[in-house]
Amino acid sequence: MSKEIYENPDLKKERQNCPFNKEEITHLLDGGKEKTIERKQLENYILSDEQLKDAVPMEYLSHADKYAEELRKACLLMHKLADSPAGQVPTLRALMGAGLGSAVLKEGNPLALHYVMFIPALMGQGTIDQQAKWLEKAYNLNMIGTYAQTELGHGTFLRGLETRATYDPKTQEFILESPSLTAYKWWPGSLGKTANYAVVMAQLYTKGKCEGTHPFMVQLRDEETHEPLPGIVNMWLNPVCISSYIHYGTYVKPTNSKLSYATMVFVRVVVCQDVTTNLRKAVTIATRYSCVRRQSELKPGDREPQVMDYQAQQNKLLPPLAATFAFQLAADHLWNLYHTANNNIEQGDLELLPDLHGLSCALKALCSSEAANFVEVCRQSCGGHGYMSCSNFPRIYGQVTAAETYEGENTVLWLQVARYLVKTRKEQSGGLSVKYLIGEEKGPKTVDTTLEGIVKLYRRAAVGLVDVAIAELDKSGRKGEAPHDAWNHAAVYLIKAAQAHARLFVVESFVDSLKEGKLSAPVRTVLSQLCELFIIYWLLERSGDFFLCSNLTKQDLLLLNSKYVELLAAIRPQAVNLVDSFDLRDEVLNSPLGCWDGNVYQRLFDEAAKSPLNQSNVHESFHKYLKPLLKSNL
Ligand SMILES: CCCCC/C=C\C/C=C\C/C=C\C/C=C\C/C=C\CC/C=C/C(=O)SCCNC(=O)CCNC(=O)[C@H](O)C(C)(C)COP(=O)(O)OP(=O)(O)OC[C@H]1O[C@@H](n2cnc3c(N)ncnc32)[C@H](O)[C@@H]1OP(=O)(O)O
Ligand SMILES: Cc1cc2nc3c(=O)[nH]c(=O)nc-3n(C[C@H](O)[C@H](O)[C@H](O)COP(=O)(O)OP(=O)(O)OC[C@H]3O[C@@H](n4cnc5c(N)ncnc54)[C@H](O)[C@@H]3O)c2cc1C
Repeated sequence: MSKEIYENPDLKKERQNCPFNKEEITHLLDGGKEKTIERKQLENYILSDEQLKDAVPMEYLSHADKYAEELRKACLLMHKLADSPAGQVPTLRALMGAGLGSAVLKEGNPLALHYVMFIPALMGQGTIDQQAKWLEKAYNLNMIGTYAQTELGHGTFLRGLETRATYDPKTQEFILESPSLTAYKWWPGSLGKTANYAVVMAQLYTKGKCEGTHPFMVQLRDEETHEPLPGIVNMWLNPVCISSYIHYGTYVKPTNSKLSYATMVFVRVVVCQDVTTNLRKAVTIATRYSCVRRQSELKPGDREPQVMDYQAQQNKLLPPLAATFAFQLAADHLWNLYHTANNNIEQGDLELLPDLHGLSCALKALCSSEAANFVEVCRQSCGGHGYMSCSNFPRIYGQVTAAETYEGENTVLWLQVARYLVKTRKEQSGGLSVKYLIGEEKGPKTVDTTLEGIVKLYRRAAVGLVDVAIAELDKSGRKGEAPHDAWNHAAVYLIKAAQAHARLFVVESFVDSLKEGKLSAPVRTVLSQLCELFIIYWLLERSGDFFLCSNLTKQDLLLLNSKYVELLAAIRPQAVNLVDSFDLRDEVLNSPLGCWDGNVYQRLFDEAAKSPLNQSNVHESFHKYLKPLLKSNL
């Protein structure tokens, strides 16, 4: 007899009479029906493999055992890659990120850097000959690489990196050395125990002159024994300069000194998608749990309500729910820009590189910081159970907050965006973003609180805050301050301008996607409600920016507040159906709070029972420590 599938009655009720086709949203997020089919096939292919399941929860293993277990599974995944139903690159993309990858490798993928940075560095910066030599070896996993740029003393300031690569024209070799403790490469993933090669960023010295940071291929470990090569600490290795700037002993300047930064742009672009996947997981867990959890008393004498029925809970969870769509659509736009710019760069056309740099910094900083804040709100919305390790919130939060630092610490990236905006605004030149800066809203600054009217407010804030920052820079300049001091003294304004520009890009992406998208009426309705909720939410959160740059009044704000709470109530009935549309399997959510069937309490209990401490009534430490204390009559 088929086993009755349990479904929490509250969740079951939430799912009744869904007014839109959930699969239509699933296909939208996957990039089409075929992509959804491919993703589900790949998930079944990977998640059905018993060898990829954890015998015990990872949190109960030692550090070394965690590493060994993750490496075992990562290597098994690579063996499965060849037979993957989705093909190599889509499978790798799925296995390297926060979705399917983290369902199997919960503590991290020891091979991630090989695919996320090492191979992209070879593809983006190696010469044809170098690619012929290294790419096949890397693709065939006959070598494991990482990307070693950050040092103990420097991560942000690349011009301050201390690792030196000195070219010896006699031997036609590069001598790599770490001249000081602070020059030690620190942080590169896989560098400690896994990688046997690395792309090492070092200051190139030739004929006594420093030519700045360049990438070098360096072998770290013996390919047979995996022992570090001799002198690995004070590297005197046989590195190869990736990219051909030394021709017959003479340094040839690259067409563009910024190309060596290209790898970082790629990762910043994919990070936007990755933090959005993590945010989708957190929102799904918190939303389902908030419809299962009943607590307190809303109406005197009534049954305890679902906590999702508190407006305060809706205010916590519906903006992040809306953000998952906003960030996904913006990340899709950025991904398309990346491909266009990259194809142009391969033809020698670098015109879009500043736009790509500006927007990738903006979106990476915005999505990672907003996702980190929203994930913490989701965690808090689940009360005590949200604090448990098994809720998966601690791991998700650790992953999204890491993204605020790696691939460019967010503040540094905001200032890069500001540098790009100030330059673009002053020169009235540049590409993509210029439409925001030049196409500024003309005419009276009266406010209308329609969707179009609100988008115009975002444009006014984006342009207006750049102008405020420029005015600050000019004021400092008139006082005789040097440009670098003026820049530092305007940092607060510059960062606000950068953030307003990033928000405008996300808002425009969301609105434009709804205009362009071929959506059914019910899906368009619910996504439009989410879009309006989100852009009003951000406006209310940043109302100072809008007061500064438009004729927004207190009356307008009160009206927008009313609209906001109306939208909370309108979207609330569809919250579970919307997160169901993400189609995140329980194994990917990896949380008893967020499981599809809502059987939360039994799953929490089962998880707690897995703890080694719960394998006996009295732990041995009682006899060693507690009992003597109890007898000691202190
Ligand atoms: C092979 C198949 C692949 C399959 C799939 C693989 C992957 C994808 C799929 C899934 C992956 C999913 C998720 C990934 C998840 C996580 C990622 C994994 C691991 C993360 C590991 C982390 C790695 C790292 O952190 S690496 C180290 C990163 N470090 C940094 O980013 C340093 C940040 N600092 C800087 O960038 C510098 O401070 C600076 C910005 C360069 C400033 O330095 P400075 O010299 O002072 O420059 P400026 O004077 O300010 O500017 C000079 C000039 O240059 C321009 N510029 C600066 N940077 C760039 C750039 N990056 N691109 C272009 N142009 C740049 C700048 O605008 C200025 O120009 P101007 O003079 O014209 O104004
Ligand atoms: C999980 C993780 C994985 C990583 N993986 C890798 C890897 O695989 N390979 C690799 O090479 N690196 C890696 N990194 C290192 C990472 O790239 C650096 O930590 C990052 O670039 C920040 O640099 P930093 O640590 O020097 O911070 P710092 O720049 O020292 O930041 C400290 C403070 O100084 C501020 N600051 C610095 N410069 C400025 C400025 N110009 N203006 C204003 N404020 C400033 C920052 O905003 C910050 O508040 C990883 C880091 C993490 C957390």
